[in-house]
Amino acid sequence: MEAVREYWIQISSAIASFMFVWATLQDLYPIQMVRYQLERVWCKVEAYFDPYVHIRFNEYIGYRRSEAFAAIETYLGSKSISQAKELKGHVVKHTQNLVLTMGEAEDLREIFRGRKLWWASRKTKPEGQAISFYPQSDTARRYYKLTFRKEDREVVTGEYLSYVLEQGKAMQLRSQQRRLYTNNPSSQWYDCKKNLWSHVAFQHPSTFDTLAMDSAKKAEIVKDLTAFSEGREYYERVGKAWKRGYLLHGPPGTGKSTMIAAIANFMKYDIYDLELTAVMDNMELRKLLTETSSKSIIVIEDIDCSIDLTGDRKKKRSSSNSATSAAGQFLGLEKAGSNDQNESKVTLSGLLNFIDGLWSACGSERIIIFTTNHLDRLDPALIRRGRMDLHIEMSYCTFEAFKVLAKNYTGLESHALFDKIGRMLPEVEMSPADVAEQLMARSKHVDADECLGGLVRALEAAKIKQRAEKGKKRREERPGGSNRPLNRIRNILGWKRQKSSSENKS
Ligand SMILES: Nc1ncnc2c1ncn2[C@@H]1O[C@H](COP(=O)(O)OP(=O)(O)OP(=O)(O)O)[C@@H](O)[C@H]1O
Repeated sequence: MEAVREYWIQISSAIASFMFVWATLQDLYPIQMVRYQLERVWCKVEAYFDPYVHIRFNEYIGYRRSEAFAAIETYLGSKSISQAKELKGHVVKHTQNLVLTMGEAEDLREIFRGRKLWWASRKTKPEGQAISFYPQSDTARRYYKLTFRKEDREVVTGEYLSYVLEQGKAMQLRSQQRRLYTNNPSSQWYDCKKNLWSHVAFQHPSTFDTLAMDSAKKAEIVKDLTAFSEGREYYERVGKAWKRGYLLHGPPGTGKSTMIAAIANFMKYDIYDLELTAVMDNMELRKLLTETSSKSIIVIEDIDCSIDLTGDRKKKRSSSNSATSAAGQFLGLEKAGSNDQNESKVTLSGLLNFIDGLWSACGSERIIIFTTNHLDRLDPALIRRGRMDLHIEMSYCTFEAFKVLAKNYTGLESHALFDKIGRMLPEVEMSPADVAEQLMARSKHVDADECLGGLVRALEAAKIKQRAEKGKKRREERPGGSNRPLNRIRNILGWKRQKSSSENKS
């Protein structure tokens, strides 16, 4: 009996000592801490023996949806069509495109350059939520886990992941509604907490098929665009930033804006319509540039009206002796605000940096387009080949362009008046916009004869007007001009003589 009592006393004192040590340990090391340390050690041991590497891509970083996750989701969606048992589908806003993504407990195997990789789509359990039979709460976060062998680490992190992100983003662009951006005046960035760019959905029906211009020129542009979009390796090899510059020039209404829309639709790019007069200085221009996305077109319309090229040239000349300002110009560090005026101070050098300075290389696959109605007003430095790689002249309406417009607006591919129009067009400067205006009459239920007859009359009227204007200009350009009374009389007589002889001829 005594022995049993002794035994119980020993057990009780052992338990008491254990409880005391346990309580002291808990004070020093809370139980969560101990568990955490044990888990860390376990992870290290496991990682040491595990032949695989795992990379996890969470859906959210803080409260922001991760761009990488979205691109991977799109990429895996396209791959999982043939492998996954469960897929999720949704239709993209404003488009009829159906996008499929991988289900939430799916696995997918992929082979890249002979290496095996495994993707898993999973959801985390919401913190502190008990396991229940109810659908998971919205706080559960999705993630993708990529698993590969340790020896493939370099290929996967170096090549494979950038390939996946690039492919995913390209697929997103193809399925997404594209956007037309415009820059907000800088005063609004801070005052109204606005972004640098505002956007609307870009929906323009123009394509290269509906664009009225010489077919050889069109084919050349399409070829150039295709080579550009497939030129990633080429640009890497020659060490050039992956971008291209187009200069569209020609009289008003010849289709420069229409061409930009056709390019955007062909390439499936977003458009950034940059209003230079709303940009305060070169610094802001650079900020705007860095906020544009890849696979986009940056447009500056009427470039000759947007920047004071003459003032800039003067400024450049005065600062050309300073070594620091020259280096600053090259690096885009020149501070346009250094002169005393307060209006928009974007300078030619700022613009040149925008096109091909160091900052222009951030982001890739970008097309920069300038348009102008006055090619002769542009500084040669701005449009030299290499900066503006392709100069595209948009001309007055030719017969070939007319046939495209006739098909677009009237559905006609031939008509008795086509020959007459074909003979008249080379003699008259009429823009495709004016020709289109005449052909629009067809939409008002005017018949084809009347519609094309209207165009013929408009061409005749334009021919007479242009001839009169040319005659007037010629007279004004003669020595002495038309101001001196004798010259004026001579001009009138000369004109009458010309007129009567041309009438006799006709
Ligand atoms: N080459 C063309 N092909 C098809 N449509 C054209 C063409 N040129 C003009 N148009 C028609 O005329 C309208 C005006 O053309 P657009 O705005 O593209 O000309 P623009 O050269 O950009 O003019 P501006 O220099 O005045 O801005 C377009 O909406 C389009 O319908």
